Amino acid sequence: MVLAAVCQLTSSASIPSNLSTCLSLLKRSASAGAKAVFFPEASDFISSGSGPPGEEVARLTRSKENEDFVRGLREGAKREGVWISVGVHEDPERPIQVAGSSRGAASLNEPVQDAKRCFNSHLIIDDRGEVALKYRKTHLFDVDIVGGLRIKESDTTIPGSSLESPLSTPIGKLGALTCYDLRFPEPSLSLRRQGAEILLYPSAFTVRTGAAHWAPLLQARAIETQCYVIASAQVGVHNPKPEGGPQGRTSYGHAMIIDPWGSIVAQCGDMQPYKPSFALADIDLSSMASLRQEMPLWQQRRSPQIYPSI
Ligand SMILES: O=C(O)CNC(=O)[C@H](CS)NC(=O)CCC(=O)C(=O)O
Repeated sequence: MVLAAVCQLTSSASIPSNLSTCLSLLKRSASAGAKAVFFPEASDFISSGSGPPGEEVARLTRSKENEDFVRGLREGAKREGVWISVGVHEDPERPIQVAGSSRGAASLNEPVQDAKRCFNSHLIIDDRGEVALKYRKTHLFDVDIVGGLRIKESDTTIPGSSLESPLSTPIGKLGALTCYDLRFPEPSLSLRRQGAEILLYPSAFTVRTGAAHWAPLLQARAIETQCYVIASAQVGVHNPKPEGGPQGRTSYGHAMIIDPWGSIVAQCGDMQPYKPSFALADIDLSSMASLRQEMPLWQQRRSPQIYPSI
């Protein structure tokens, strides 16, 4: 059994302050015994929405502070001797370098010409501080709900074009996805078929969709893949506006770890005012192996005879 820590925090447009929040959570969760620590999507920053659309995201993505953010977490992983998963904005023209030549790293390390947009990237950093995996979010959050939510992530973000095969770590084989990917069962089934034991969904869910869909979707992914699911989350108001001004962007929180039976085995709190927090759970791969034997979903699939295999 190995302990994992799932984190919940409120990133703002200040990258240095987000880094110090993450490093403090890292230190506290490592002293509590965590061997791997999971930070949410866009831990580096959530833009304030000021200025011309997209300009702030483009600028912060390419800033020196943003390079320092990844470097700071790499140093932290090494110092504490733990693995880290974290979501960041990646500059396509100066891609974050993945160590090692296997795992399709060569093409992910090549620059892509685009002076405006970013990749929404999920990094897994090993306990020596190397970037061992980089997954670029493939499903972008483009929605226009009548009378409510209107977000077009693809205005600022280039979609990734591949899944990364699961990565062996001391807590298990990690399958990397991000946030809105949760709504699509196909990538989780594909990663499970490739050997994943733990699916990761670093997220920044909206409050309305989170209240209705977050926990049921995470539990469904855990139950149908018979994997652990670790879902770190942004929470609360990201860049509070002065009294009376328009409300800034807000996230749902409820960071959690779900076991392969679908039980929520750790969850960050929902008490306000929100403070950065983490919750711990044991990852028990031997019980997971028994469950997979007792209920052998992967031998019982009727693909490709009556539906396509994934
Ligand atoms: O770009 C950033 O700064 C951080 N990225 C996000 O917050 C992304 C894209 S806007 N959020 C989601 O995918 C929410 C999905 C969601 O809420 C749902 O599926 O219901």
